[in-house]
Order: sequence, then C-alpha cells, then structure tokens
Amino acid sequence: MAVTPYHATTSMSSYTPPNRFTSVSRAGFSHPTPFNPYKLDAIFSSGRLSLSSKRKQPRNSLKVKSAVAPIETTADFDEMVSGTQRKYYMLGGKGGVGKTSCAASLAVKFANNGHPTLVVSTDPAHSLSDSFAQDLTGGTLVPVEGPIAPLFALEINPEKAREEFRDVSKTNGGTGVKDFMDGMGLGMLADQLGELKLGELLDTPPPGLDEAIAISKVIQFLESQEYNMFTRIVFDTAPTGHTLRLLSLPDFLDASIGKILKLRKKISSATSAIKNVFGQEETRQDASDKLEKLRERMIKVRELFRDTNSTEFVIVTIPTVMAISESSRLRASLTKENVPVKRLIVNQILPPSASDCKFCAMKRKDQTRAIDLIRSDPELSSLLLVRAPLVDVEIRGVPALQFLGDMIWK
Ligand SMILES: Nc1ncnc2c1ncn2[C@@H]1O[C@H](COP(=O)(O)OP(=O)(O)OP(=O)(O)O)[C@@H](O)[C@H]1O
Repeated sequence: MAVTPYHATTSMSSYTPPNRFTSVSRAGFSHPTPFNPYKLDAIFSSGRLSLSSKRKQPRNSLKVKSAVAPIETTADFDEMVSGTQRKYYMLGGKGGVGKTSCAASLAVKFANNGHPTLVVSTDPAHSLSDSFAQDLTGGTLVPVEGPIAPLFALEINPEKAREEFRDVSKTNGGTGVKDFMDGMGLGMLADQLGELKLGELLDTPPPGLDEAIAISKVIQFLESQEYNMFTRIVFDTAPTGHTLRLLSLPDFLDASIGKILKLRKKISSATSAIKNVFGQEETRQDASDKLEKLRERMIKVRELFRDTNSTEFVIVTIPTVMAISESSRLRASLTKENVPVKRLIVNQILPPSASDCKFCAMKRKDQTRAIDLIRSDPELSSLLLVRAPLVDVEIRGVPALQFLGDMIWK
C-alpha cells in the first residue's frame, strides 16, 4: 500500500537530535506586573510573546493560579518529556472541549524541549489547520515553523483512507465475490458471507473505521527509516463516540475478516476445478493478501493503544457535569480495553477575578461543582488532574499554542 508521500526538507533531514533532552531550554515568558496572564492579545501587542524572545526568558516564569477550589497537581511534564524512545500521546474527549488545542500545544512543547515531533489529526472534522493557522489539508507532513526541534503536522483525510478499505473489501468480499459465488452455485456460502454484514460495512462503514485506518497508516509510515527521527507522536483523535468504536473495531474487523478468510479457503478448494476457467485466481489471491494485511494493521492499532510502555491516552474535558460524566464513561471504556490513561485535562477553567459579574459567579460555582465531581468519581479521581484556564481569545498559531502549552504542560 502506498505510503503517504512526503518530501523531506533540509530542516528535517539535517536535524540531529540532542543527546540530552534536558540541554534544550524550555520556552518561558516573563511578564512584569500588573499583568493578566489570560490576556493573550496583551502579550502579542506588547511583543513579549515572540519566538525570538522565548529562548532568553527563564523557564516557567508565567504561573497561573486556578480560580476554583485548588487541586494542586501538575501534568508532570518532566515524565512526559524524559527519554529518547518514541512515545505516543492520544488526546481524546467530548467534541469541542479543546482536544486539538491541547494536542497542538503539547506537540509544540515537546518540540521546544528537543523532541522531533509529529502531530496528527485523525478527527474527521479536522481543526489542526485552524489551530496552527497553517494549511495542513494536503494529507502530507507539513513542517511547522517556530519550535526549537522539528515539528511536523499531518491531517489524514479519513474519506480517502476509507476508500482504500472499500476498494480492498469490494474485490474481496463485496458484491463482486457474491456474484461470483452465485454464478458457481455457491449460494449457501454467499449467504454466510451476507451474515457477516460485509455489504453494510461497505456502504455505511462503522464510525471509527476511517480513524482506525488513518492511525494504521501513520503507524505504517513511522516504521520506515525515513521517519524514525520522530520521538514524540501526538494524536488529536475524534470525539469520544468515535474513539470508543475505534477501540472495539479491531476486534470486530478481526473476527469478520478472519471469517471471510476462512470462507475464502473453503471457496477456494470447492472451486478449484473451475477457477481456472474464470481466470480470477491471481486477483483473488492478491485481494486476500490485501485483506490479511488490513487485518494485521488493525491489530497493530489495537496494540499501539494498549502499549503501556509507549502510549498514553490523555482525556480532555471541560468543567461541566455533562462533559465530566462523558469523560468518566470514556475512562471506564478505556480501562475495559486496557488502554493506559494517567492524565485528565480540565480545560477552559474560568480565570480568577476580583470582581465577578453575576454570570461569572454562577459559572464559577458550576465549574467548582463539576470539578468536585471528578474528585468523587471512581473512574476519574485517580487521574492526574491538569487544569487549563479559559483564555480570552482563540488559540491560533505557534506563539499562542506555546503560551497555552506552558500553562497546561508543567
Ligand atoms: N483554554 C481555552 N481558552 C479559550 N479558548 C479555548 C481554550 N481551549 C480551546 N479553546 C477554543 O475552543 C474552540 C474549540 O477548541 P478545539 O478545536 O481545540 O476543540 P476540539 O475538542 O478539538 O473540538 P472538535 O471536537 O470540534 O475537534 C477553539 O475555538 C479553541 O480556540
């Protein structure tokens, strides 16, 4: 299967990873008081947040205090950044909570700490381009300017990935095969094939299939020599429902494809006498191989999600009862699927304010109540709770992501 084309740039090909990751200074910005840390526009207009200035400033000089009841934990970024072996971070959660912003800011932070990093969006509704304020829609790796170590971004077109699957399956088990079998009087086997609901699968692929294929494509090309320089891979995944289906999908596909392959063997022996007449043996063998490969790739995706040594799923949520309930269910499902989870980002927490309006005071109360839920939730209370404040402008572009990342990933 063709690997996503990519044209290496000089910055990537000439890059030598540092021996000691700690030797690369982290981005930090100092702000003279009085200063509202949530006013991004103030930082930009004052010129205090610029890529050239970031290396001169002391690390983590910007401290943000949380507005709601304190739960003093950090993301333990030191643990995330340590080691040169490749690590994968999957960020997921309810739609619109800030998965993309958190994923992009984490990727920028890794790159600023010396890790050649790749950030990938497999969300069918991509917003990585918007987040980086760069066009990433071409389906190829695009260099992101700014961070210290190379940072590349990729939006995988799920439609295209799905088409690939449809092509493989059509030749192997769709109507083509059914007609072929009917023609040979193998209606019974055709019915068995029907039971596998393969036709349905082709017409309306289950949510998660395109994402699983997209992830498997990334795994595939990351195995090549050309891309082994990437030590951190950050995935911006699709909203919760898709992720959950994606996790059960490999089992479903594994079983279905397994059955199809068995069936194929039966058909193959039953028709050995006449298959030469049809002259299709070679095509069918090729399709079988492709299907088997697809099955292996699905298994790899599942293994990657479950690999405690290299992978971590980070749940992103917001401080509302609905979002937290959904996060709790997500965690339960991830645990069932043996997917390692350590961190929970609570994004968009209201910043402190001396004079709350009525609306803000109500909102703050709601947020406090929601965060209290996390503390008593059996699925979420054991996670490292990371607080991310609501800022007053959209997070777009590397400097803004750097700013957000320095508040979240500490
Ligand atoms: N901490 C924050 N403060 C202010 N705005 C934020 C914050 N986090 C995210 N946003 C904004 O919220 C919007 C949605 O964020 P984002 O695209 O990151 O969410 P998402 O979970 O990836 O969404 P989707 O599920 O639609 O892909 C964006 O406009 C983003 O700039």
